[in-house]
Amino acid sequence: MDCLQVKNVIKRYLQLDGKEKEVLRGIDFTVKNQETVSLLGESGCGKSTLARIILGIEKLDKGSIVINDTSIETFSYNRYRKIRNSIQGVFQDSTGSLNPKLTVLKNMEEGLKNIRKINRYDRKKQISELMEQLDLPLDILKTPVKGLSGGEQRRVSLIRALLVRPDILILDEITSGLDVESKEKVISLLSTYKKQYNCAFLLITHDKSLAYKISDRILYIEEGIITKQGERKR
Ligand SMILES: Nc1ncnc2c1ncn2[C@@H]1O[C@H](COP(=O)(O)OP(=O)(O)OP(=O)(O)O)[C@@H](O)[C@H]1O
Repeated sequence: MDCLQVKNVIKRYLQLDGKEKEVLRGIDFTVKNQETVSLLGESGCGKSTLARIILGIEKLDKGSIVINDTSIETFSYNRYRKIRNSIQGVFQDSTGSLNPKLTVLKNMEEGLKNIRKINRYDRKKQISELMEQLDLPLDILKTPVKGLSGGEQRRVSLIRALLVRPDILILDEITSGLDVESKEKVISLLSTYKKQYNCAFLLITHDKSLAYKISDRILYIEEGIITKQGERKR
């Protein structure tokens, strides 16, 4: 079964010169349950716009997005509330997903409190296990997020998303700028997590080696359209 269907999505932006530019020109693909799909493309081809549309942060002009069985083309908040435990996103720049003034712990707990009802002891246990796996020291739990580096914030954002146990996780350039060791840790955590919780990933990246390493399928996007796709041979 497909956990995500992106159907003929079109998105236009108004440019400074007053003209409209079609940034996404009919994007069509699906992600099956537990599949890892990479969307690979050069800077400016529309990858992040698509990620924002799938996550309901941005409106589409035409087409639809179906998450599990729920179509969200109408972009209503209520529809999104229904599926918010099914889909989570992590971006290269975590400022949109984390509250910089709140501590690391509060940021991580927020998703858990609102979406998965689990007790305080289990919350702390799950948070500290994931932090250890990503080499984040536990003493930053009381630090406001704004006091962390960009790479640390991204890892906090990843943990926050994983704690919700989504069916599909959208990962937008999450390893860029990380050193080799941190990048390996993120990749290893994702593969462990996937085995444990049967989650699907949509990896948005321009890092070919990362895409080749972890994907079941790679979609190539050029100037707002998918130009080819390939299965990984195992
Ligand atoms: N809010 C906006 N208003 C106008 N144009 C925008 C807006 N957001 C993105 N664009 C334009 O849409 C195009 C696609 O941008 P997008 O950020 O989706 O590309 P990308 O493939 O994710 O690039 P990168 O890898 O550099 O992040 C670019 O030409 C960008 O300038």
